[in-house]
Amino acid sequence: MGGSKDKSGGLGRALVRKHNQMVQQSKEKGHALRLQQRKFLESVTDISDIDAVVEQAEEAALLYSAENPAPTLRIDLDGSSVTTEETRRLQKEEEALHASSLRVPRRPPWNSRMSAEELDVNERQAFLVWRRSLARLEENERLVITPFEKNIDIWRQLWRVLERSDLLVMVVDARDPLFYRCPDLEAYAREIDEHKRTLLLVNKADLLPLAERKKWAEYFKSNGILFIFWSAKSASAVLEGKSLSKKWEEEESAQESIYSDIDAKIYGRDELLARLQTEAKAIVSSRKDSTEMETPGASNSLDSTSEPTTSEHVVVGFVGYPNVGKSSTINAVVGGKRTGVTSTPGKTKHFQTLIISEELILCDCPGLVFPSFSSSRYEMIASGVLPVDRMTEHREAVQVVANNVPRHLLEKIYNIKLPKPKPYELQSRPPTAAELLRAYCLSRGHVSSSGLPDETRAARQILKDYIDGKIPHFKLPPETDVEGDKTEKENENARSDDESDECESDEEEESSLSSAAGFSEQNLKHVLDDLESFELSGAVFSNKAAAAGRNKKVQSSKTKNHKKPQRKKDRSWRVGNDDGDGMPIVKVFQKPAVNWAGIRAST
Ligand SMILES: Nc1nc2c(ncn2[C@@H]2O[C@H](COP(=O)(O)OP(=O)(O)OP(=O)(O)O)[C@@H](O)[C@H]2O)c(=O)[nH]1
Repeated sequence: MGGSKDKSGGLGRALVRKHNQMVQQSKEKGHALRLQQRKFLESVTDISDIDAVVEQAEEAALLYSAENPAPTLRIDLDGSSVTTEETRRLQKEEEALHASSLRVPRRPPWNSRMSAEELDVNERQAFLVWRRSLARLEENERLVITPFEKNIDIWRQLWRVLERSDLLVMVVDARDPLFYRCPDLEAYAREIDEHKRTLLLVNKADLLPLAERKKWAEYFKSNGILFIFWSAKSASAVLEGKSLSKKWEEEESAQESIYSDIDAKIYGRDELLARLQTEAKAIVSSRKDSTEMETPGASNSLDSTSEPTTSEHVVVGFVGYPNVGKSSTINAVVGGKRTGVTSTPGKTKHFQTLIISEELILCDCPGLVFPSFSSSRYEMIASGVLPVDRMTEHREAVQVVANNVPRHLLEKIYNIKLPKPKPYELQSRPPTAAELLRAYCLSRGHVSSSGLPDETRAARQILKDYIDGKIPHFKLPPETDVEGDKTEKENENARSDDESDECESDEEEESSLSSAAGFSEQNLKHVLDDLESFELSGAVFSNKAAAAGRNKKVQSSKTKNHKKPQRKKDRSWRVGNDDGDGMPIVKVFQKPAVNWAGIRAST
């Protein structure tokens, strides 16, 4: 008995040991997986740290070989003096010539019988070919490709969203919609399935005055672009029952009466949902019709990569550059906080599937920086696409702000005095970044430890204000001439009718919501509040001021380290495996937040 007890005890212990071992192993596995996932979902647009340098070097070894040598750096030693305009003209010509080569990477054909490894190898191979083609383009000395997403796993997220979606919603920033539009992505969606369509969701429309929305609406219509003006910010405010500024409400009602029949109006949440559903349904039914007409097996050649919807629901995928407001839009549409929103680009890492109703599913894709010729790295920082906090060339990025915003407006917003151009300079020239940064530091007493103006701190704040809309700016459609003049004129107009705004909601909400007419009192309020905390505003920069600035810095350093608490993401997700294609997906189930009967009745 005793022996058997010993034996069973031994067995029991062995079982417990085995169990513990398994637990430990699965913990390690899970940890490794988490590490792996964390690693591959980091957006890579630049080489900013040592790990990335090593990784890039490993990748470069794959990218370049004897057959595909690395581009050589060419130095112009003959001293030929080509003017800047001439260089720019030649560059533009070259860009137009190679525009079709600047493509979004395509997912190689696949089917459900392929193993995860096979799929992985194929995708990596195709991605490498794509990277090589872009590297070859960069050999052309007249072409500059701005930073773009180089992490295959982020592109994989996009591929899956594209395949799943019936309707693709490309979210763009209303202040410069074409900067954020990627026509090749629209073409790719049609390659996957000719019935897929793309809708341009022109978000942050609260930052674009009504008259400009009208111009853009005409441009989109004349170019056959499906679009909607939208403001995730104002939609969420309405949802939360927050009072908007008087000005915003007046603007809205003016819009209702003047533009009720045209497309310049900003959609409400229910209208947006209804429109998305209608568009997606039209796609599904046209696909159904054509499938019925086609003989089996005669469908398009890329069927292996496509998963058209066969069930009752339609899928709408949200794609776009980082920071354009995809997550804010989803949150506003779903009616609650489902995805994290910050002003730092690249927050969304995994695509998320949100079941809105039995009929409508939304997919939120991580933001992607598409390859482009047209913009500089600095424009990308100023557009919020590349993170401000990682920027090193702050003067170049601030120059974008100085070039796009009228001098007097900058002076008014920040209550600063910018130095006038010298008599021998063009009087209409914009302020230089150095002038703007120094004037800003001077007014606020921002001094670095070396005793010089703290330009980095000033640059970060100015760029954040520019991205958040506190410094008004916007582009007009290409056909509209004298862009700068118009912007200035509009800002001028906006200023003149900028009357006392009454805001009942909290301060932070106010400042961004009430900027519907380009530049508003709220923009000024933010800056004035900021100014109030500095006794030095407008003072002549002196050692005293610098010392005062330093003291302030010391005094405020305690409170400065207090980070604004980050809102927690909703974690009611269900994580599972994708349909055998090796990718984890996150699903969020959400009770319908809208009165569907009401929507159906109104459509
Ligand atoms: N004024 C204004 N700001 C907005 C609007 N929508 C979003 N924003 C702001 O834009 C910033 C980025 O919003 P997100 O929703 O995180 O953008 P995203 O496209 O999901 O960003 P990624 O996660 O990087 O892909 C946040 O600071 C938002 O508050 C809008 O309609 N109007």
